[in-house]
Amino acid sequence: ALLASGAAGERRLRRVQHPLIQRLAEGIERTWQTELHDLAPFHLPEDLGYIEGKLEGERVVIENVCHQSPAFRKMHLELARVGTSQTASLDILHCVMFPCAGRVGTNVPMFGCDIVAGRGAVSAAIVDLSPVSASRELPPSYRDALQSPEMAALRRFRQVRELPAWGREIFSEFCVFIRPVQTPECNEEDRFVDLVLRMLRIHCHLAQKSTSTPHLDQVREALEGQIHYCRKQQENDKTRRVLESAFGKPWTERYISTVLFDSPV
Ligand SMILES: C=CC1=C(C)C(=O)N/C1=C\C1=NC(=C\c2[nH]c(/C=C3\NC(=O)C(CC)=C3C)c(C)c2CCC(=O)O)/C(CCC(=O)O)=C1C
Repeated sequence: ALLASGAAGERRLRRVQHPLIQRLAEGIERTWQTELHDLAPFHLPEDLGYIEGKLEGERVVIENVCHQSPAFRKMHLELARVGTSQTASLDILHCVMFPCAGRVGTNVPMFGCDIVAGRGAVSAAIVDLSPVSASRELPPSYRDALQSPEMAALRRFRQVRELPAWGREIFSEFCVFIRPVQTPECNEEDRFVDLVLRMLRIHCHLAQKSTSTPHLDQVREALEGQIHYCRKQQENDKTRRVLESAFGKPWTERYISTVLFDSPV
C-alpha cells in the first residue's frame, strides 16, 4: 500500500545502498552535472520524487531524480529499496535517458541501465545504448565509439546472462547484461561502474553534437523507436511484480506508463 509520496527535496535520504548502486548513482548524477549543458529539473507527476510503501511487511522506498536538457526530454534516475536492514532484500538502480526526438531525430539512442541486488548480492547488472531507428541500427558515431578496443575490453565479464525475448528486440549488440563476479582478485562491480560511466560520457558528448533540426520523417521514426522501446520494457514482469506487490495494480500501471516508460507523445 502506498504510504507516502512527495517531492524528494525535503528528505534527501542518503540511505546506505549497495556500494555498486551508491557509486553508480553518484557517478551518473555527477556526469550529467558536468557533461550536459543547460541541465534543468524535470517535474514528475504528483510529486513522485519520494514514494513509500509496504511489501509483505517490509518497507519499500523509491527515490526519483529527474532532469531534462536540450538533447534529452527526460533523464530519470531511480533508487528503490525493499527492506531497511543492512543487506536489504532488494536494492535497485534504474536509469533511462529519453532523447528529444524533435531536436536529435534518430541520431541519439536510448540510454538504459538497471542494477538489481538481492540481500547484498547483485544478481542483474545491465547497460545499453539502444537504437531508436527503424533499422534498429545504432548511428555510426556510436558504433565507432563503442567498438573501440578499450570499450570492447571493458565489456568482457565472466557471467553473461541471457536477455529475455522483450529485451532482444530493443537492446543493441553492445548490450552488457551480467551477474558481476566480486572476489578479492576479480572486481567486476568496479569494472561495470567504469563501463557505464564511460558509455554515459560518450553518450553525453555525441548527443550534444547532434542537436540540429532533423527532418520531420526522421523525428517521426525516432518517436516510433521510443514508443517501441517503452512498449517492450513494459513487458518486463519482474519490475511489474515488485511494484504491484508493494503498491497495487492500478498505481503500478500508472507508474510504469507515466514515470518509468512514458511514451514521448
Ligand atoms: C536497460 C535495461 C532495463 C531498464 C531501464 C529497466 O528498468 N529494466 C531493465 C532491464 C532488466 N531488468 C531485469 C530484471 C529485474 N528488474 C527487477 C525490478 C526492477 N527493475 C527496475 O528498474 C525497477 C523500478 C525501480 C524494478 C522494481 C527485478 C526484481 C529483476 C529480476 C532480477 C534478476 O533477474 O536477477 C532484467 C532481466 C529480466 C529477465 O531475466 O527476465 C532486464 C533485462
